[in-house]
Amino acid sequence: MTTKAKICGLSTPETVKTAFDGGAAYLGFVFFARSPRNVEPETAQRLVEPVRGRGVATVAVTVDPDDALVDRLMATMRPDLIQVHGKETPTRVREIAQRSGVGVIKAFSVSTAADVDQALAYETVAEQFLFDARPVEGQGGTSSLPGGTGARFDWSLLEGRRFSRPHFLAGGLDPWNVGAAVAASGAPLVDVSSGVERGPGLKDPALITAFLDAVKRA
Ligand SMILES: O=C(O)c1ccccc1NCC(=O)[C@H](O)[C@H](O)COP(=O)(O)O
Repeated sequence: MTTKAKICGLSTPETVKTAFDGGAAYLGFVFFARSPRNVEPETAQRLVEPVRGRGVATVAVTVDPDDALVDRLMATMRPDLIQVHGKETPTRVREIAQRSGVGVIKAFSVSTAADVDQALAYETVAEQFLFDARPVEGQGGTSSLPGGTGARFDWSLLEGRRFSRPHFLAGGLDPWNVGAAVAASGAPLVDVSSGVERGPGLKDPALITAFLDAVKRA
């Protein structure tokens, strides 16, 4: 089985091109003011234009998005998928999917098996799941973000788990550990942000290429 990768938190034309050329299946753009990766919807629109319709899925990454943000994203960037990385209920995920007309990736913060079980309540409303490390509260820096922190969880919590939706493993992945992470978790999809950066929000083209090459070998 081929593992597919999402490069998250892109913000420049150069790194979008590197991720696309390297075979990323998903390109993620973050809309969250406190993130060092935050971009405006109009910026994301310009960034995705060169790759639109070329076989890569564009993802708008949000946290408890209100209707105004959903509408603005659909009027500008027109993502293929909306990722929700907050405390969205199944009802809210359904509303976002219906309002936007695109599929939703529901993200879950994981530190225990019970956290993974949360996904079962979303099987009829989300198109895909993303399991990320639970952020450590109150330490400032990127650790105060809901995602993109570089924190890991126990990959074996996903081992042998079957879902009716494709799922991502995320959290602390990088070019050197992604092979082991895929082997331990069995995840069909992987996601990375800070593991391909040279500083907060600064994606490194060489690390993006190295990550995608490692995924191909996984
Ligand atoms: O990346 C962010 O800054 C971010 C901010 C707010 C919500 C979600 C965010 N990222 C979501 C992602 O999908 C990240 O790729 C995922 O959390 C993994 O990040 P990392 O551990 O840095 O690889």
